[in-house]
Amino acid sequence: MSLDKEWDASAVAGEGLPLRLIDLQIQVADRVLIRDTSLTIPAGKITVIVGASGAGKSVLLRTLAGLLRRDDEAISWQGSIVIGHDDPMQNRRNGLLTRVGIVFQQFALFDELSPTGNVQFAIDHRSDPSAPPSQSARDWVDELGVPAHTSVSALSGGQKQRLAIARTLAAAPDVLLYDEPTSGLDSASGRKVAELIRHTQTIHRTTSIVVTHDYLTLLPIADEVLLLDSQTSRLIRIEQDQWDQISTRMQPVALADNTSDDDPATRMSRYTRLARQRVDDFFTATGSAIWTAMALPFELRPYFPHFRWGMRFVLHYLRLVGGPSAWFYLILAGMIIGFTSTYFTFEFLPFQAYTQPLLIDELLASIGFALYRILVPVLATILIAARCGAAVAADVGVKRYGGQVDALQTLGVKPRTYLLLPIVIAFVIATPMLEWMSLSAAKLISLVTFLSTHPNEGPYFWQQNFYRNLAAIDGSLLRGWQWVLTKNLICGFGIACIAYYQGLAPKKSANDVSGAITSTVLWTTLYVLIVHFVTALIEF
Ligand SMILES: Nc1ncnc2c1ncn2[C@@H]1O[C@H](COP(=O)(O)OP(=O)(O)OP(=O)(O)O)[C@@H](O)[C@H]1O
Repeated sequence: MSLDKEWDASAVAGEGLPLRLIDLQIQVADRVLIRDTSLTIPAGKITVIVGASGAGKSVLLRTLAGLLRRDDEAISWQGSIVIGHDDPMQNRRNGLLTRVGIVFQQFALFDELSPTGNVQFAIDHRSDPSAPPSQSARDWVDELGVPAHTSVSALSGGQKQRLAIARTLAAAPDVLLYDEPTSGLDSASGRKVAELIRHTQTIHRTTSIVVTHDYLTLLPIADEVLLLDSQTSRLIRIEQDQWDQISTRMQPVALADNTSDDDPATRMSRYTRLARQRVDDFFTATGSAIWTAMALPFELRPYFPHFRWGMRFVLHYLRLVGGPSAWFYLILAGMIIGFTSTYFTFEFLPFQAYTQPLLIDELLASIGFALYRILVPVLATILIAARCGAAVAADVGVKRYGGQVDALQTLGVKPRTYLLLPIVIAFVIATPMLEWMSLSAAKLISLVTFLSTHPNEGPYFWQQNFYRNLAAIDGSLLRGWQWVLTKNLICGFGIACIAYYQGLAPKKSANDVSGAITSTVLWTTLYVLIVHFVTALIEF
């Protein structure tokens, strides 16, 4: 059947939207996974795409879901993917705001939200916000049989999968993709999942594409079958009378010819290439983080698609960055620096008996100045960089690795609106607050130390001299507060950006998450030191 005829047949069906591939080609590095493929996936039906392990089914699905850029270094694609009409203007005129939803193999649920919260998030970000939602979040979880009051992490694998389907459907996608929905399930559970897919498709009539190598479980619910042929790298439609030949036509993917490790020269060149790749990756991730951080003020608008969800993310990151465990660190650091600066200044004064009476007020004034303008700001921001930067990089890194960032994107949400903006807001609020706590602790311990080492002097003496170099002329804020606040905010903003971009960089394994945390600690502390060094040159 010609493409146009297929298209007409789909349009006549009038249910869901067809998806059309035109000259689609996908390659991973030098290997072509899909070559010049043009076909139409019919509207309102279940199309099962089968293929051997490693043939490229998941990469195809991610391409269809709009999760892969055309010119990505690792995976690139050419051609067009059209949902509904060819002409996007025509789509818009017909009120079509196309959306592809995906039920991820690892579910990619938002762990910090309840099951109903996950679905409500999808409803609030549905493809057409002007149309009323088809049903409430509670109705969705009830329909799919998910316990509403159990936390997401405590749900069983099957319940998580049903919740993932409910969340995806609640966003009213035009095309619904399932990535290996039966992987890791026994045959009875696999059959149940297949029935669930058929059941939801019968009720909601969404165009559904199921990608699997478990064709035996999923063929019974298929309306159409496409084979991703690893020999020819083409998607081939298999007519129903040939479905029994699938097992013979599904050829295993030919493994790349690995050159023997025995040759030391080859081994060496591979190690060199790997090492160079690692160094490249490191500087690319860091360089792009710095570059994007510089461009950020121009891109970042204080805009949340939904204020309520935006505030929820802000509170989440405020707890992470400025919560009680951070208070403990910063207060302890303030106490240590307040004690050491006061105690050792007087303890190691040469010719104490003579010099101390002459210098005591000057020394106290210097301690006050140094603590307020330099020591506490440097120490506090380094600790914030290491502790809070690492916490945020871990949070975003896990969201990236666990697929939640992809889930946000398929729900039409740019990660920077619900992740980056809240992270920046959290750091801009929490960094001055934490530094103030650290300074308060330093001052208190300095006073206590001074009183215990100089019992003849009272707190009034300490106070008068400690603030002598800092007293503002009009008696309001301490002198130089603008510098302290400026350094503090520049540090907070930069730490937020570095942690976010390190966390957001692609993650193939848990190792990559820990790599992002380490890089964040390294780069944020270096960044903070540079900020203090540069501002000190200007400030003093
Ligand atoms: N991000 C990536 N970077 C580099 N190569 C990748 C990436 N993702 C996938 N690949 C490669 O693309 C090929 C196809 O992978 P894909 O995961 O799509 O296979 P699949 O058909 O889904 O296999 P399975 O059924 O085992 O999940 C594999 O060789 C894989 O190593």
